[in-house]
Amino acid sequence: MKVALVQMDVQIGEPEVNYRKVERFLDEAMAQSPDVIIFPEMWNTGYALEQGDALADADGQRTRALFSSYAKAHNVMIVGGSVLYKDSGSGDITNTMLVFDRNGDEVLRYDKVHLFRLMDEDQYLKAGNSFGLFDYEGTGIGTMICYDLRFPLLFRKLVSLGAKVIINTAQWPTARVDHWRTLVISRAIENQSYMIAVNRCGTSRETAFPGNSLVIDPWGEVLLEGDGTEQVYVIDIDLAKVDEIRKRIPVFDDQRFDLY
Ligand SMILES: NC(=O)CCC(=O)C(=O)O
Repeated sequence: MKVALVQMDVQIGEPEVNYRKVERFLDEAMAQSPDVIIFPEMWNTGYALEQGDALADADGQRTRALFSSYAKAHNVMIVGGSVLYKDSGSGDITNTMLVFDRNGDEVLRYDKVHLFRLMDEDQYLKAGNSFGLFDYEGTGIGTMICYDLRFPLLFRKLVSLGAKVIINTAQWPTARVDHWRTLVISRAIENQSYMIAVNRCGTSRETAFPGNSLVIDPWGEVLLEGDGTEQVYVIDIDLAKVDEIRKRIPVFDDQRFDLY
């Protein structure tokens, strides 16, 4: 599976700028013929949560139109990072990931389930109540958004439902980049799964973001580590490696569900 990670800066409160940039990055990624293109968290507005009512994508229409038509026209899967999304019926605002298959069909909507208080998500957003999991040509791919990384039971659940690759899309600040790196690598090892973690770079309202996107194999090897600049990283991953590692050390068979 050839994956393109779009590590981009985000202009806070400027959806026009960000949608134009994402269109450019789709073409830049597509030039390397990936199977899947992945974006970071909340790329349409950044953390302009207090302007969510005005700026959030109403019913995801703009994001859906862009990604669905691009996926179909270019025969590529798109994991749309996440966008600030407004349900115009209820007025609820969510941090929402939309995933499209090669036909342009939407195969997943995932609303971030753990809201991050340090960035005021709990004050403005409604948490989701379901898992992020979709199928890529017979392989389960689990998805999550940024802070979800700190919840190991969510990973276990996704793996128990068939995930062999887990994608995390993020706006994880530089201040805690050591946690980011350590947790992404640990989650790959403990869940014997590929971890593909796409973080934004740049600075918004004095918060710096390191980029430092990562691809880790199910043995914990760092296959790709981004720098702090805007880049499209493309990498081919061997999905068969997951079964090999799970056979070598069968932690899921050895787990004592009777005890804990
Ligand atoms: N956008 C987020 O969820 C940030 C999570 C984060 O920074 C953390 O330390 O956790």
